[in-house]
Amino acid sequence: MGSLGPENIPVVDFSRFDTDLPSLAKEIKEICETWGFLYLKNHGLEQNKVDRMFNISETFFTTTPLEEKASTPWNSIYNAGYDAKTGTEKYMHENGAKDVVSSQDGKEVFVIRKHQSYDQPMPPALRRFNPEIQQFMAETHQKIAVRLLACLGVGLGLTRDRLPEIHKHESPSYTTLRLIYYPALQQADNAPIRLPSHTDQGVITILFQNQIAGLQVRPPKYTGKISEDEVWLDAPVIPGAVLINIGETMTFFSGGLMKSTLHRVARSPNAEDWGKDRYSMAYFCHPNQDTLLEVIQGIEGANKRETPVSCVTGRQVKTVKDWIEHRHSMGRQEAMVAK
Ligand SMILES: O=C(O)CCC(=O)C(=O)O
Ligand SMILES: [Fe+2]
Repeated sequence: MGSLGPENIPVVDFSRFDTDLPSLAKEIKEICETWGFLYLKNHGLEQNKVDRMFNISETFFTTTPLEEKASTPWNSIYNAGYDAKTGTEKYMHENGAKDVVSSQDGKEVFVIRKHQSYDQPMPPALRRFNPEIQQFMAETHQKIAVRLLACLGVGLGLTRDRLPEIHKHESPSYTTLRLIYYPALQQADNAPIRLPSHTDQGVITILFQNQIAGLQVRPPKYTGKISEDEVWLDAPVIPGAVLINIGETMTFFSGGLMKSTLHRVARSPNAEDWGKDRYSMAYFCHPNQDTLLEVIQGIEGANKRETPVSCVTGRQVKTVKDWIEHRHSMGRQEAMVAK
């Protein structure tokens, strides 16, 4: 296994996709069963396109007046828009800790839907970049997500087209690009948690980071409820690689075979990063929104997983749309209780 050692998140060379899909698929499946996280290098998306998106994100967050950014606030129904300091990450996994985010943390977030799904209101300072952002989302989807989905499907014993065909870029879905800005911390600021522990909701997440570390991942040796003495792993930034993780929808699709692992963002472990702003971009890949949230037929060893009762409709969650509405609304209740 391409890795920095058994204690570290595995690194996978994705250039093998064209030459060696069966063994690549097997390797990735094993990693997703244990870690639920992996780095992909040689993923095919050019670095200059990633750098350009970080430029756009930095320009937007640091030069736009607050009222303009706040003119399109994040909305839990559409999962789109601007949020500062708290909010969108408040949906907890059943094993999630109630991590406290410092009130001094000036984190800002902007969530962007793909235009096929939602004609999203945007502040003018961001709207002017939207064609480029949409193009970036389409390329991330085709170059990384679709090929990875093919690979995950083959690893699970499906045909290589089975997962891509329910994740069409042209079809409405909850797929988003989440731009996050974590302003530099002061030396004396000991706020340890900047984004509380959570699992992601979609199928796969593709994370880009601007060279500043901070992400922490719960190692596979810990299961069940989080206890105080757990030591989480600092996920290093590997230049040119993207970090992939499995979301809850994939755990449903695979009947529990693929693991959605808890993670959070803390202060970087590297002292030289502390005076620097951190930017990340998470591409959350979701299936076509009418897809049923159930085990995909043909996966050996899959165990049916009960879906929750939706706190929005009071009925059991059936589709991916029900699932996302439920998760976002749970978040809202948490946020209201926390106030
Ligand atoms: O900022 C990061 O590195 C992680 C973001 C994340 O986990 C999320 O948005 O779900
Ligand atoms: Fe996440």
